[in-house]
Amino acid sequence: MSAAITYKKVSRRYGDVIALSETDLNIGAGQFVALVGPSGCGKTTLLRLTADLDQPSTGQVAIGDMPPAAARKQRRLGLVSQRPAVLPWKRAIDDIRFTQIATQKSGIAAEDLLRDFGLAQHEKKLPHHLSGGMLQRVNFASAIAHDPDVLLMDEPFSALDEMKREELGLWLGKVLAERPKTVLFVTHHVDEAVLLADRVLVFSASPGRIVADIPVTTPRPRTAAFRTHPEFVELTNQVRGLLFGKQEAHA
Ligand SMILES: Nc1ncnc2c1ncn2[C@@H]1O[C@H](COP(=O)(O)OP(=O)(O)OP(=O)(O)O)[C@@H](O)[C@H]1O
Repeated sequence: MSAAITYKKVSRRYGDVIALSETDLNIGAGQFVALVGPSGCGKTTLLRLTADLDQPSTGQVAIGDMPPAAARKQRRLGLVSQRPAVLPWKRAIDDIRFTQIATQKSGIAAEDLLRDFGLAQHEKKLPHHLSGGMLQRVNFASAIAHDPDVLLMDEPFSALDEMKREELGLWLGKVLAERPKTVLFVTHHVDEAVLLADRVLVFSASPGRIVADIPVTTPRPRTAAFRTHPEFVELTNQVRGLLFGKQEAHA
């Protein structure tokens, strides 16, 4: 399942800081939207407002036809952060079961998730016996164990090295093709954003705002070969141009 997200005149101020200027935005059900921009431009703020972890200074956010608080209460949201939120004393399978129990929604069988996520041989392992990539897979499996409509991901691969990051990104694309969700994905990596998303929102800081909304039309899920596709080359240059200026974009 997936749900549309709408933002109507949404803004967030902290004292004198405009973390997010007035924003109108519609995200279609099942869309994968990447959020890129310099530090402090409001990406996490937008995620937090969507997750009901913060309230807008003006305007309204809606997940489908309900406000974020109701969507959160009904367990329609899944959150994935930078650092795996796994519990150190729990085996991988317990962590996913725990999430299902905690959310009181059986969703998908833990064993099926572990199998689909390539974790079947590791289900008895404790977190300190799993690699960073494996941990992030458990983290992700836990986030979707209750079958949410919306996945909010804040730099989920930032703790991983370049190779693992790409491998996990492509894997995420495949998983989402089988279990469609509406995704907001914050990243500092331009390549990752274009590789994974249907749409890249480019932010600018002081005040935080969206300066470009760039569609990526090649169908998902994509493979590593997409990196040599003219659309990938053109869009990564376009996003880099917006973020860093034209010179660096072609460096
Ligand atoms: N709770 C808060 N109190 C005061 N200022 C805040 C708070 N949360 C965010 N800000 C400010 O709002 C602005 C936007 O922050 P936000 O975390 O959304 O940026 P970001 O784009 O996610 O940055 P990064 O890429 O570094 O994570 C920043 O100037 C930040 O300092």
